[in-house]
Formats: sequence, structure tokens, C-alpha cells
Amino acid sequence: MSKSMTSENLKIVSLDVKDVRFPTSLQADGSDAMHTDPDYSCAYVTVGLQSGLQGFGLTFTCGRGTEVVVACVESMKNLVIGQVVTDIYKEFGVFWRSLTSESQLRWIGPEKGVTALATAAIVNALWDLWGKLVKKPVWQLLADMEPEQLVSCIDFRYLTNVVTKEEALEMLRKGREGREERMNKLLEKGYPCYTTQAGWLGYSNEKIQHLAQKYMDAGFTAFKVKVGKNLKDDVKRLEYIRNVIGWDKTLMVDANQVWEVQEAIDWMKVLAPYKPLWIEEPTSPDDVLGHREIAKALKPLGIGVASGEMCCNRVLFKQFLQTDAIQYCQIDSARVGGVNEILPVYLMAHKLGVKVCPHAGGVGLCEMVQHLQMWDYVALSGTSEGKWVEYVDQQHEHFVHPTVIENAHYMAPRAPGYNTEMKKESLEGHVYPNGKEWESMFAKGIFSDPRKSKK
Ligand SMILES: C[C@H](O)[C@@H](O)[C@@H](O)[C@H](O)C(=O)O
Ligand SMILES: [Mg+2]
Repeated sequence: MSKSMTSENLKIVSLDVKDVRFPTSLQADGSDAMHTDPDYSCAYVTVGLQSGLQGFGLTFTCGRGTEVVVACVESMKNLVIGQVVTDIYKEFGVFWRSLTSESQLRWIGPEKGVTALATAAIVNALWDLWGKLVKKPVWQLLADMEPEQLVSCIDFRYLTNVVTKEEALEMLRKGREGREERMNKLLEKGYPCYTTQAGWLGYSNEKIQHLAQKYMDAGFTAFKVKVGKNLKDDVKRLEYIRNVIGWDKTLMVDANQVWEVQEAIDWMKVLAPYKPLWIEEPTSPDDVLGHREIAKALKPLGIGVASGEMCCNRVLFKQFLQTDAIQYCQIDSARVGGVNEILPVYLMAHKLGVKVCPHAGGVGLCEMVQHLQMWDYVALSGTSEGKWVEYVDQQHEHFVHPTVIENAHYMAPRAPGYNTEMKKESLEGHVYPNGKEWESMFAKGIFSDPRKSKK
């Protein structure tokens, strides 16, 4: 072992967390029927080793919720500081369980909500660090792993009635066949994506048309549009967008949880003539049987159901997948407990034949999730047929290694790590509420300053 790799140098000596926010609500970027004024934000974690090497991780939030996640990360700090990082990687699943099952914190989850988001931010930083230590992008780190090592990153608790460790090993061994060829193809062509950038609910129909054309010209063939606030407006919006993209392109619609089960079915029957491939989050993200009912009713119309961006953990994913309640599984890189908990979701989806089409956008979600889908392509499912990763053109400029999109494909990241490091000047500007950009917006009265108590 070289001097720089001694266990003293590999000890985690710091964990810092920041509340970072962007004023996206001003332009209605990211708006949908449920979240009408999101300010795209993140809880941004930096894990530091004695050697000076740092790993960065984050979880996405929509504004004020960030302060709650930050408090939770603070509360988990002591579970991480003092650990030797290579010991963590030896049995990452065991360490992951120590974060999600800490006896006092577990009560306010368990394994869901704020505690899961905080876990994800920390765990994502540890994966970034691992990639940097072995000098590989995370997708390649995962794809190069022996099945035994990959499986050791997973906590199989509550999953074994659907997937056991042994089955996972078998799927992973099989998944490796033809790996080299797919890796070369990935490096050459990238992985297909669709865009939501033309379809935010707060955008005018003219803006939607203009943006749809822009992304068509950039080579996109699949587009997602927000629906669910007003049926007449939705019909108009879909007509507008079909006018631009034509009928040979793929259209998805997303209701962000606003409907009752029967309402979802009735609403979608009216939108069916516009041939959406899927309806996303038609109702509560926890309602497995409701989703199944909707999926059953819409199947004859050729419309699938998609969900997952707010699925709280692997157990709920298991139920969605087990019951055929979703046809498109939308894992999210900053939800559940980060990479370690997403891996078994991929394994279950693969076993049960459900397509994974990750959710992305927000702050840093595209940067992270591309790695997971690329690993799946190279070393598990072996196919990108009928699948896409979501792409949203927001906040990439704040990252040191932003996503690279060419001809509607994510190009495989080459830099070691998880593409999660944010630029110093972006952090200085957008840390909330003391960042320069926020101070200036408070001074101009664009936003009210939360530090000034309201009388
Ligand atoms: C508030 C956010 O922008 C959501 O609308 C967004 O994540 C959305 O559900 C999506 O699928 O991209
Ligand atoms: Mg969505």
C-alpha cells in the first residue's frame, strides 16, 4: 500500500452539508400540477478524508424542505466521521444498514422521507469518493465489479421473497456476458434520453411549441409534458405539442400525483387520442393498488403507468413491481437511500421484466442517474431498447463535470467519481440564505429574506 493509501489517510475526518438553492420558480421552470413554484435546491454533502481527497453527494429538494434535510444530515454526521472509507466499501451494505437503522433516528422514518433523503446525500458522496479513489466514473466502477462485490453493497432485508442474494449473483453473472461490446457501444453512442424541458406546466403554449421545436432540432424524439390541472388546457397543450413533434415521436404525460384513481382513468381516456406512452404519477406515490387499477384500465388504450421519483424505498418499489402496478420504473438517484438501495430495485425490475426509465432533472439528478442506467445497460439488463433517461436542461452549468448530451443521448462520463462536484462560485452564489445571489435578490425584493422575522 502506498503512503497515500494508508488507513490513516483513508479515514473520514469531515462531513459538511450545505443548503443550496436556485430561484427557478421565477420562470416556472420545473413547475407541475402539484409543485407550482419549485425553487430547485439540494442538500449538498462534502465528505473529506485525512488525505485531503473529497467526495460530493446531494439530494434534490424544491426549496424550503432543504433546511430539514440539512438538519437530518447533521444528525447523522457522527455515524460517518471516523470511519475508514475502504472498510465501508468492503461491506458497503452493512454500513448502509448502520445509517438507515440507527436506533433513535429510525423512528422518524423508517427508511423513508427526510431520513432517506439525508442517507442518499451522504451515500452518494461516498460513491463519488469511491470512484475517485479507484479513478473510475461510477458507472464503470459498478460495471467492473465482481458480482460478489456488487451484492455486498446491498441490504437484502425485506426483499428476499422477490430477490435473494443468490439470484442476484446469478443475474449479475449473466449480465456480464457481452459486457465489453456494450461498453464500447456506450462510449461511442451514449444512452438515449427524452426531455421534459418543453413541457413544464407554468409555460405558455407558445413557449412549449418553441422549446419542442428547439429539442426536435437537437435530435430529441421523446418528449414529456405536464398535465393534471385543467382538462381543457391539457387537451390544447397536447395538441400544440403533437403539432410540432408529429405522431411518429414519443410523448409522455406526468400528473405529479394530483388525481383520485377513477379521476385518473377518466382524465386519461380524454387524453388518449394524443397517444401518450405513459401517464406518470397519476395518483399518490404510495398507492400501489391504485396504480394497478389505473394500469389495468389504461392498458387497452396502449397507455402504461410510470412512477418512482417519489417512491420512498425498495420495499414499496418491490410491491409496485410485484403487482404489475407500473410498466415504467422511475428510479431517482437522490431518493431512497442512494445508490445502495437503487441497485436492488434494478435487480427486481430486471427479474420481473419491468423497464427502468430513470427520473432526472432537478439539481444534479441527470449528472448522477446516468451512471446507474449505464451500469444497467453494460452489466445487468444489457439493453436500452424502449428505455430512456429523463433529461432536463437545468442547473448543469453549476457542476464541474456536467452531463454531455449529443444527439439526444447522454454521453458516458469519463471523469472519476459521480459527477457531483459543484463549482465553488456556484456554491458561493447560491448557498441559502447567505449566498451572494440570494442576498442580491433579497435586497431587490424579489424574494423575502427569511432572516428578517415577520411581525
Ligand atoms: C417539481 C419537479 O420539477 C417535478 O415536476 C419533476 O421532477 C417531474 O415530476 C419530472 O418527472 O421531471
Ligand atoms: Mg415526474
